[in-house]
Amino acid sequence: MGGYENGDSPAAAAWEGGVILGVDGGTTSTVCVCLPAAMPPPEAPGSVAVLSRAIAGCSNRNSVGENAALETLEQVMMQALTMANTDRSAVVAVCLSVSGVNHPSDQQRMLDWICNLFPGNAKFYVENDAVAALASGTMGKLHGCVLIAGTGSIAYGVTEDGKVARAAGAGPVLGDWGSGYGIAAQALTAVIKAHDGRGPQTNLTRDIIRKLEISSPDELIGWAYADPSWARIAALVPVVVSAAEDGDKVANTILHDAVQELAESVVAVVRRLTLCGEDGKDQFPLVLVGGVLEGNKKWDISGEVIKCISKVFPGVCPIRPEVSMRTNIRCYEVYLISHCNSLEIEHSEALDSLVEPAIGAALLAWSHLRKESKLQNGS
Ligand SMILES: Nc1ncnc2c1ncn2[C@@H]1O[C@H](COP(=O)(O)OP(=O)(O)OP(=O)(O)O)[C@@H](O)[C@H]1O
Repeated sequence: MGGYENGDSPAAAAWEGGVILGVDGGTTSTVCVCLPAAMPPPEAPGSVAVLSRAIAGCSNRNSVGENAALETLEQVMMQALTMANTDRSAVVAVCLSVSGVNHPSDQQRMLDWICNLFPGNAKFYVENDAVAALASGTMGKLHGCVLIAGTGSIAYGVTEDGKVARAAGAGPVLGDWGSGYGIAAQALTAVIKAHDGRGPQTNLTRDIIRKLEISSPDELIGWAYADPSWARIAALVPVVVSAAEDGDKVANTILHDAVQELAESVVAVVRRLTLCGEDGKDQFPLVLVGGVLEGNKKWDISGEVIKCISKVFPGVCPIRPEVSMRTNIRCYEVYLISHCNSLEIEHSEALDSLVEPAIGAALLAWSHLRKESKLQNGS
């Protein structure tokens, strides 16, 4: 993220006191971070000052409808501004990075909406959540591939010269079987099949019944019909992981299949963009984000995905941004030190580490602003 010419740019002075909002909107939760617009040059590679971080519920329009999604987005942005002791008049730029925004018409509607929320000359950017997730792992540089596995899943890649490709991310009906929803739906299906005598017995039956506080698999039908929202189903993934960790074969097979699906999405994107070079051996960053990929010690889904991908592309350099949830601290710093060879992430123990898609979104807004101001100044 180096190269910020604080003081060189007339815009830097204009942004003094201004803030940037980065929003990561997901199906389970929505996170908004507030960063100072006139950021000083980082003291260490990849350090970013974060003024506040607010969390709200679902903002995926495909899950809760457009009005509810926009209400959540407004609420989380206003909360982040209040927590940073500022208000909407200080906003210089906003980047909304929201799952479920796929088509240019979705983007345009969001842009029209957000323009009315903030007075003055603030700049607005709307991206699919994969773009900011990639930026969060590469400190704002859009190059490489990102794999998101939360409620949904998507693999998205960008080349140095700006070509993009994606795989999956089309929703559970269209085959996102490596997603949280996909894993949980397979587990529920396995329980019903075992109950019917159409499939092998599995401890998932006992574990899911206990988790949902119902008394028999028959009640699953009513439970599923009562509210089939993707996030509610997807919330069962930890049950599947712990059944697999305890040696349940059915749960293990479900997770292995999901790993395969996720790895195949990445391989497809990397191949289409030749991110691994002509001989398939070049290094490329792969950012892994989302609840499903956040480390379980025994059954490490992201570790297994990386193993599968590295069999095809040995040059894959995995980046797993780490998130600290200490939201009560008003001003803290983020340190990410990427070593180019291993692209291993380290963080100082003295500091909170918080590198996540919402920060990626804010960094995108920040770098768009910087570019636009350079263009205006003819530099
Ligand atoms: N320890 C865990 N191991 C595996 N999966 C987990 C774990 N904890 C939570 N999950 C799963 O992570 C998913 C939620 O992740 P996340 O919050 O990243 O998604 P989201 O923002 O709702 O999704 P999307 O990005 O698709 O909108 C759920 O499916 C949840 O069950």
